[in-house]
Amino acid sequence: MKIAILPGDGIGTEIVAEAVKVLKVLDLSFEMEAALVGGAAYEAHGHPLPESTLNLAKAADAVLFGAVGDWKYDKLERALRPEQAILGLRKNLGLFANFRPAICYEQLTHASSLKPELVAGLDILIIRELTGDIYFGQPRGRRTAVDGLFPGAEEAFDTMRYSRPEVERIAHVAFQAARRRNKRVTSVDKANVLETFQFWKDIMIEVGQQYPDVALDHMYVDNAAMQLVKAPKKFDVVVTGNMFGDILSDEAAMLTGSIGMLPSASLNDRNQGLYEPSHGSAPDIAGQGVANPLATILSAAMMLRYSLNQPEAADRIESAVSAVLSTGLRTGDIWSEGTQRVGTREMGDAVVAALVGNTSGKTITTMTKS
Ligand SMILES: NC(=O)c1ccc[n+]([C@@H]2O[C@H](COP(=O)([O-])OP(=O)(O)OC[C@H]3O[C@@H](n4cnc5c(N)ncnc54)[C@H](O)[C@@H]3O)[C@@H](O)[C@H]2O)c1
Ligand SMILES: CC(C)[C@H](C(=O)O)[C@@H](O)C(=O)O
Ligand SMILES: [Mg+2]
Repeated sequence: MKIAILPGDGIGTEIVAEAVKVLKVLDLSFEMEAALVGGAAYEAHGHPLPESTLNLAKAADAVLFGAVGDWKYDKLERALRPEQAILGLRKNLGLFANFRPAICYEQLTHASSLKPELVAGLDILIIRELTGDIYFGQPRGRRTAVDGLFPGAEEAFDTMRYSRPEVERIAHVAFQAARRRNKRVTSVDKANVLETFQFWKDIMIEVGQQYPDVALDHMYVDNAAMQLVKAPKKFDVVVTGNMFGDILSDEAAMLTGSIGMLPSASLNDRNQGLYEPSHGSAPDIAGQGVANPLATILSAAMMLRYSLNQPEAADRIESAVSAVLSTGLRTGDIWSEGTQRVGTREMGDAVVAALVGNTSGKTITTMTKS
């Protein structure tokens, strides 16, 4: 089995190093090969997703990805911007099903910006369609308007579109996931305004008829954004399109305490997967050694479970993360009064220590919010 390791830019390199350390200590027999991606690849090879990196990812059983991007590339032509690397990997590998589980560890109930009782015990799953929607729809571009409010003016346009098979396959993924959980699917759309999402909703209802044991309901995306912070525990599985899923998953991340806690798995129909934290390259804290590596470490656990057939190793990582949180260690993003602030590397070391059964850290039980 082979894992392609693509750290990328900014905190990507820092957090992936910790996840690799965790994978190595498990001593499982898989090969890891690293390659440049994003801005780092652009600097070295003139392209954010060089052929060699894409081929490595295609040939691997799984990809462990950090993050790409930096403000300094914002003026580059779009095709050369770092973000095109992750979009290109998703498209080329056919990774249409993105799982973003928002789980609030009981130790982090006080780290969320929401009231503890709203997030305590939270365990919801956002399933985001990842290879369609306005992200990839054609045509797109800039032109001179021939009609509309300002004919003759410069304008820009993108195309929101979904085909029936694209919606059907993500619907099946959502219903099947719900069967393994609390048997509820909320399909999030904007059917009141957008034809694409009336079509989406109609197909969700049709596919839902094949899963009579799963309750399906529908919510407009604006209401869903509100309900997620009002009563997040009412959700079980949320299924939605690429753009709404992007936005709602960042929102859901804060329910877990921090975006640094939200892992993700992006799968194709062969269970080949790309695993990455839901956050980005965080240029504002890059190079400082303070980023939270846990979303990446938890993504590595998802990789072991979904693509590498090592569910026990995945369980071990998740238990180690929980054990470390119980000792009171926190990176800055999840710190609260009474806990001990540590950096990226110390957090990774603590997970490794918990895995090898050497938890020397003092248990801190007082976790009061300032
Ligand atoms: N999949 C990806 O590679 C990916 C995802 C999102 C954004 N990006 C890119 O990342 C760059 C920065 O984007 P952004 O600032 O909007 O989003 P971001 O997720 O990088 O950062 C948002 C905020 O969250 C904080 N943060 C993120 N991850 C953290 C972690 N592990 N620990 C502690 N704090 C963390 C950051 O410091 C920042 O304040 C952009 O170039 C964007 O396109 C890439
Ligand atoms: C960097 C960007 C292309 C990406 C997205 O929008 O999908 C990111 O925000 C994410 O959530 O993975
Ligand atoms: Mg995003």
